[in-house]
Amino acid sequence: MQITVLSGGVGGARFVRGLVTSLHQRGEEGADDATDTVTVIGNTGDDITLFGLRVCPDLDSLLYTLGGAVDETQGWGREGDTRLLMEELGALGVQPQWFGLGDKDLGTHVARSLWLAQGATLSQVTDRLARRWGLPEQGVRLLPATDTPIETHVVVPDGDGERAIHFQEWWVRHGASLPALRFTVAGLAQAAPAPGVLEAIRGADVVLLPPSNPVVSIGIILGVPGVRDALRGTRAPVVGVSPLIGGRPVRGHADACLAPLGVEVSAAGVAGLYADLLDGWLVDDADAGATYPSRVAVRSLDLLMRDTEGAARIAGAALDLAAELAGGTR
Ligand SMILES: O=c1nc2n(C[C@H](O)[C@H](O)[C@H](O)CO)c3cc(O)ccc3cc-2c(=O)[nH]1
Repeated sequence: MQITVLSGGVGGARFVRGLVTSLHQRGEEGADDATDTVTVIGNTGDDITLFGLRVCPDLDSLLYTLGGAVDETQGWGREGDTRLLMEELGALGVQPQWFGLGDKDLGTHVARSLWLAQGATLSQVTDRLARRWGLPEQGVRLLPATDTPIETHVVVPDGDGERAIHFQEWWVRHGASLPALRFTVAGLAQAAPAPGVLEAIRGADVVLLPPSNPVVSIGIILGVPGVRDALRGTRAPVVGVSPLIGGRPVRGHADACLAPLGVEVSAAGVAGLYADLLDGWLVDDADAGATYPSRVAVRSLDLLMRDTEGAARIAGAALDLAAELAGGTR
């Protein structure tokens, strides 16, 4: 089975790890007899250049989580990392200090930046990093949504006017507390989908949308020219998992991202954002009673991903709903 996942950072990475576990469990139970491959299309709108280094937070959260090396408490960065380089940069007065880069994590950014400077594409760089973290052995292929550098900016009020700041400055430095007037994505209109992205959507048996941020993670991937049309046109069932439970994000600031779009902060509001491409939608039991787009098959369950087993249970439910939809028993 060819499974394609559109993913942001922490929530998406935990979901994909659960998906890999679920596929493994199903294989052992004999539920799936064919080889499964999982293609993950990762958001690159969060990417930022700091100290001359290209940092790709969502791709790195996927790599470290699947590689068993992530800081589990944070969901990003490396387990047991140190901050010696950042401390030295701070002593030298080098800014910014609000984005914490660990020493081992910096190895990834140095390697990525070096390979990019040598002419490799982000896809090629990501492939090298994926090998380092054993993704192929798990049947996982990680593709950036685009090789074109893109960056999400947030337009915030500034006196009588407004100004745009990098998404990371808004999210990390200000904790998404500055009211966002709108999001803009530099480079997005001219961006091309990375090699394999459209094929992975068109040729999939199942497309999954994890509980990632619908605006600044999945929304950015959908904005890469050609991606949304490919999702609308694919024969594969598209099944999503709500990132909101009872009107609140499980983690992160999805509520602050939905507000400027005028979208209701709820599982139904997010389903509405995907209504043109979504076939199945998993919501928490708390949201079972809401009204959803009529063409979408909705199922409810406990959506809290407490651990990998919990993520596997949710990913398994998404696969079950996709199978149900593919079988025409909706
Ligand atoms: O809240 C934070 N998130 C940090 N993140 C997480 C991250 O930038 C955001 O959670 C995502 O971009 C939102 O999806 C990092 C991710 C990396 O890959 C590398 C470094 C950081 C550093 C921070 C940080 O200092 N504070």
